[in-house]
Order: sequence, then C-alpha cells, then structure tokens
Amino acid sequence: MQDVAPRDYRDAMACLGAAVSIVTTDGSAGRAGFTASAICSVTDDPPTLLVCINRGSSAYASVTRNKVVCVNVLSARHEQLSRLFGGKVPAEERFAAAAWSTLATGAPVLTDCAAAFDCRIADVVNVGTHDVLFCQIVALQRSGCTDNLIYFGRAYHAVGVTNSAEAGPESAVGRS
Ligand SMILES: NC(=O)C1=CN([C@@H]2O[C@H](COP(=O)(O)OP(=O)(O)OC[C@H]3O[C@@H](n4cnc5c(N)ncnc54)[C@H](O)[C@@H]3O)[C@@H](O)[C@H]2O)C=CC1
Ligand SMILES: Cc1cc2nc3c(=O)[nH]c(=O)nc-3n(C[C@H](O)[C@H](O)[C@H](O)COP(=O)(O)O)c2cc1C
Repeated sequence: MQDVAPRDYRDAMACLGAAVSIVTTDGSAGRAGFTASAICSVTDDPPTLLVCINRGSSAYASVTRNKVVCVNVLSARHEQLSRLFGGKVPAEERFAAAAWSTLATGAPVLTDCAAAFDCRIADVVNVGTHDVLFCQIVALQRSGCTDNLIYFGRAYHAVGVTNSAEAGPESAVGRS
C-alpha cells in the first residue's frame, strides 16, 4: 500500500469544512483552552462526543489532568476569539477577550456561543501525535442556533440560516 505524506493528508483535509469550537477546561490543574475543529458526535446514549487534542498543545496537561472539558461551538462573530485560542497567546489573554460562565463541571462556558457541551472525559485513546478524548456530556446550553463559524480551505467562513425555528429557543440543561 502507498504511504501518504502528512502534507498531502493536510492538503486534502483542508477540503473538509468543519465547525470550529473552543475547548476549555478548569480545575486543580489550571484553566486552559484551545481552538478545535476535530470534534465529532459519537453516540446519543449516553450522550458522548470526541475531541482530538495534540499532545504538544499548551492546554494538554490541564485538559487531561482536570478530566473535564467544555466544547463551546462558535458562531460566525467569534472569528477573532478563535484566532486567539488558536495558539501562541498566553491563556489569561485568551480568556480576557470574552465573557465566561460555568455549568456543571466548572470548565469555562462561552456566554454567547452557539452551543456548549459540558463534559467529563470518560476515555482517552492515543493515536499518533494526538489523544482522542471521549467526552460524556453532563450539561449543555444552546442559543437560537442561527449561525456557525466554519474552517474550510485554511480560512474562516460563516454559515447561517434565516429560519431557525427547528432549532428551538435558547435553553440550558443540567445546569448545576
Ligand atoms: N486537528 C488538528 O490538530 C488541527 C490543527 N490545526 C493547526 O492549525 C494551524 C493552521 O492550520 P492550517 O493553516 O489549516 O494548515 P494545515 O495544513 O496545518 O491544516 C490543514 C488541515 O489539516 C488538518 N490538520 C492540520 N494539522 C493537523 C494535525 N496536526 N493533525 C491532524 N490533522 C491536522 C486539519 O483538518 C486542517 O484543517 C496548524 O498549526 C495546524 O496544525 C488546524 C486544524 C486542525
Ligand atoms: C481552525 C483551527 C482548528 C484547530 N483544531 C485543532 C484540533 O482539533 N485539535 C488540536 O489539538 N489543535 C487544533 N488546532 C490547533 C490549536 O488550536 C493550537 O495549536 C493550540 O492552541 C496549541 O497552541 P498553543 O500550544 O500555543 O496553545 C486548531 C487550530 C485552528 C486555527
């Protein structure tokens, strides 16, 4: 079988548009957060999603030691915030740029995000440079669900709907 070079793989992955989230954590190992597009729904019973985190990321130690994360799904207006959490900026500067609350785990919840999934990390699998975190949702919050920030072709884009009736009103479930 032909080997595929990492660069060729990333070039092809740049053709796969993905929603952008900020993954946060807080606890005895400290507050941290990073921008992430490698996030996927796994199962609704029990409600579980996965997050892929680079073990070289500044947030890695806090995330894996705290064993909790909040996945904050971004709206189109959060592009600058996404850039801040995308690397090389001190954690305090990242968090100072927005308003945060908490739900059940204590991980920071971005006040005006499209949806927030507050999770405890149930399982971790090492794959190459990344850890795959299987995250069980213990509380969630969502907005009117009108738009998302998308990463496609190595650039940010907005996607939105004019009629958000199906998404329902703003709500929070499982708030502590
Ligand atoms: N899954 C990840 O860890 C991702 C990391 N990034 C990071 O953001 C920065 C900017 O990236 P781009 O300008 O889009 O160019 P790029 O060539 O680094 O990324 C293109 C695409 O490849 C994938 N990708 C990139 N780095 C990856 C990694 N280390 N492991 C698995 N998949 C990866 C992503 O789907 C990304 O959209 C880079 O430092 C990159 O490492 C960006 C997207 C996803
Ligand atoms: C659009 C976008 C998506 C990203 N997705 C991921 C991801 O899914 N997993 C990951 O580990 N890093 C991802 N990154 C990279 C991290 O956000 C960034 O490398 C991380 O904050 C590490 O930088 P730091 O060590 O300076 O904090 C992404 C970056 C961007 C700009």
